Parts: sequence; structure tokens; C-alpha cells
Amino acid sequence: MKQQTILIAGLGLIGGSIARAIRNFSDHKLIGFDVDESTLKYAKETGIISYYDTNLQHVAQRADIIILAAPITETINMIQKLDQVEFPKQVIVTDTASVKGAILTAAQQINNPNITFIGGHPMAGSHKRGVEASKAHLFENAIYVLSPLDYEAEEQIEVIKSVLATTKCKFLVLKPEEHDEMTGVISHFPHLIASSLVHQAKKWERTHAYLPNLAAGGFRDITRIASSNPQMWQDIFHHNQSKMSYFLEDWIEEMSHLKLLIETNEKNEILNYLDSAKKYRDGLSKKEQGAIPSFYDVYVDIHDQSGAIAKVVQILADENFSIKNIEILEVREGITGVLRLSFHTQKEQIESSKKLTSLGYETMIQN
Ligand SMILES: NC(=O)c1ccc[n+]([C@@H]2O[C@H](COP(=O)([O-])OP(=O)(O)OC[C@H]3O[C@@H](n4cnc5c(N)ncnc54)[C@H](O)[C@@H]3O)[C@@H](O)[C@H]2O)c1
Ligand SMILES: O=C(O)C(=O)C[C@]1(C(=O)O)C=C[C@@H](O)C=C1
Repeated sequence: MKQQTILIAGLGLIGGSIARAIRNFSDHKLIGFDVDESTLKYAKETGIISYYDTNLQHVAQRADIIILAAPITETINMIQKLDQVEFPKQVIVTDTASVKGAILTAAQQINNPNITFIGGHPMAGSHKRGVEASKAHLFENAIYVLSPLDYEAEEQIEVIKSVLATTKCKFLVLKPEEHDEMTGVISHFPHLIASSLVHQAKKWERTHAYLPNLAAGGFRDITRIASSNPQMWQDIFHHNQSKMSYFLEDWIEEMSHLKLLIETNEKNEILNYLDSAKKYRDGLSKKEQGAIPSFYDVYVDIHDQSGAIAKVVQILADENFSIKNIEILEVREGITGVLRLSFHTQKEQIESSKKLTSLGYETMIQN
């Protein structure tokens, strides 16, 4: 494909990560727009983009492809603004918003004959925000949903795929309705629950002031996403409101069932409930093509001594194991902590665990 001029409008975590991947793995020219000038300056100074403008309509006229990566409400505003632009040529516009129904509804109103709109949503992210948190490899192996406005725009869909393939993502084409239902279940609703669990802990802290000190791995794992950007999540809930309301009703019904099991102390039924959840959860991480990237975790007990973590990492690096993620789950003064090492393949998981065990480390494997 010939060199394209790609405008990233919204150079935060997601826009910045896409820009970094395109910059690292193609010859395309990257230009930027953002309402925050310090973000634009940072992106220019660090070489993520080669040019920027603080006027969307001006800078859009230079582009062949426009990637909108701002909050959902702002993305809708930008679609409306782009509709007014006199483009000197045909442009492809895509977005990254976490909800697709509202975006495609806005795209349907486009009258500008020079715009082909293809909705997009990379299914990976972080609880961090802003260009400084962006990473070229953020979407590696992640599902990247495309929701084209016009399925017959095959040539433009291929162009977008080819540009975004620099992120090393896996594409999945979905209708906005099915996207919003699926991400509602697997991404948006869990966020609501994570926030509500934090609220419950906060409420009970009034009774037990020492309670936060008991928050160990489990609470931290299940509530990590509650530390994400509140504005972004409010925007997501607002635009996926009807689905969220439906899932809440569904959840309340599920909780009533669970309440009954607990109140009647149905041991076998509770065991079955937990067991079938475990089986389904364990199966999710084995599905290579699933929406959840497959990670194979090894838990290593480490002692709280300086250099202990670096030593484990060095042992695995010497054996050429490629660690995809490292997390320190608990390190408290003077006692054993746990290191979670994530690998992309089961082979690496098993072999790295064997290597560490042979050197006297206590390890545990979990998928
Ligand atoms: N964070 C995630 O995990 C994640 C994952 C996938 C998709 N998304 C979606 O991607 C989009 C961006 O999210 P993010 O996490 O990168 O947020 P972010 O806060 O890191 O970045 C958003 C950027 O958009 C800019 N911006 C705000 N209003 C703007 C406007 N009117 N015009 C131009 N720029 C504007 C901000 O200055 C910021 O640089 C959102 O629509 C979000 O739903 C987020
Ligand atoms: O990794 C995280 O912290 C995320 O929450 C990322 C996550 C998700 O997995 O739910 C959140 C919102 C996006 O639209 C896509 C991905």
C-alpha cells in the first residue's frame, strides 16, 4: 500500500498506542489533533507524530485516514464536525470508542460523500490514561472489532485492516448491537461490579477501621479496573445505558438465587455454583481466539529480600523465556510475597515453572 497520511484525533492511551504501532511498523505519515496541547507537544517531541494542528477541520483536510480516539461523546462531536469538512479527496474515518451503537448512529447521519466510515474498537486497554501511558504493543493478540457502516466498502475495510495490522491485533467484524451486548457483558458490566465492591468495602470500613489492611490479592485482582478513568466509564455507561440496565436486572436475579443458596445453606448447590464458574473461567483463558487474551500464569513465592524479583526474571531471561507480564501480588516486610509471571504459551508456562522449581523456588501454575 502506498504511504498514507493518518490523522490521530485524540492522542491519549488508545490513540497514542495505535500511533506508536503504526510508526514502528509502517512508513505511513502520522499527524495529530487533540484538545490538550501538552499532549500534542509530547507526541511531537517523542516522535509519535510528525505534525499537529489544534484545528480539527484544517488538519483533517491533509489526511487519507482519520482515527478518532477521543471519549465517546467527543467522538460523536468530531464525526459531526468532519461531516462539514470540504475534503480534497476521499477519506476513511474510523474510531476506537468502547460503545458502537451510538457511534454508528452518528455515522449514519453523515452526508459528506467523501467519507467512508468504519467503526472500530480495540479490545484491550488499561486503567491508565493519556499519551504517556501509550504503548506500541498494547493491542498485540487482542481482538480488534470492526463495525463497518457499509459492508460493501470492501476496499476501504482492507485499507483499515492493513493499517491497524501494525498493532498485531486480530480482527472481528461485528454489528453494533451485538458488539454492545457482548462488551456490555464482558467489559462494561464487570466494571460496574468492581466499583460497587469498592463501595461495599468503603461502607464496611466505618464498622471495621482496620479493614483496608486485609485487602490482599483477591480484592486487588477483582477491583483493579475500579481504578480506571471515571469520566471514560461514565461515558461508556451513558452510551450503553439500556444494556447496562438490562444486565443489572439480570444480575439482581442471579444474586437473589445466590442469596437463597446461602440462606438455605445448600452445600452441594453452592459447590456446583462455584465449580461451574471455575470451569468456565479456566476455559476462557484457554480459548486462543477469545476476547480475553490467553495468558498462562506461573505464581512464584519470593522472599522479601532485595534483588529477589530481579533474580527470578534473570533466570528466565537466561533461558530465553518471553515473559509477557509481571505482577507483584503481595510483598510485605519480612515475609513471603508472590510474583505472577504471565506467558503466552502453555509450553513456556510449564517449562519456566520446572526451571524455577529445579532451583528451589516454590511455584504454582494457573490458567
Ligand atoms: N482505556 C481503555 O481501556 C480503552 C480501550 C479501548 C477503547 N477505549 C476507547 O478509546 C477512546 C479513548 O480512550 P483513552 O483510554 O485513550 O482515553 P485517554 O483519556 O487516555 O485519551 C483521550 C484523549 O482524547 C483527548 N480528547 C478529549 N476530548 C477531545 C476532543 N474533543 N477532541 C480531540 N481530542 C480530545 C484527550 O485530551 C486525550 O488525549 C474512548 O472512546 C474509549 O472508550 C478505551
Ligand atoms: O485492561 C483494562 O483495564 C480494561 O478495562 C480494558 C477494557 C476491558 O478489557 O474491559 C476496557 C474498556 C475497553 O473498551 C476495552 C478494554
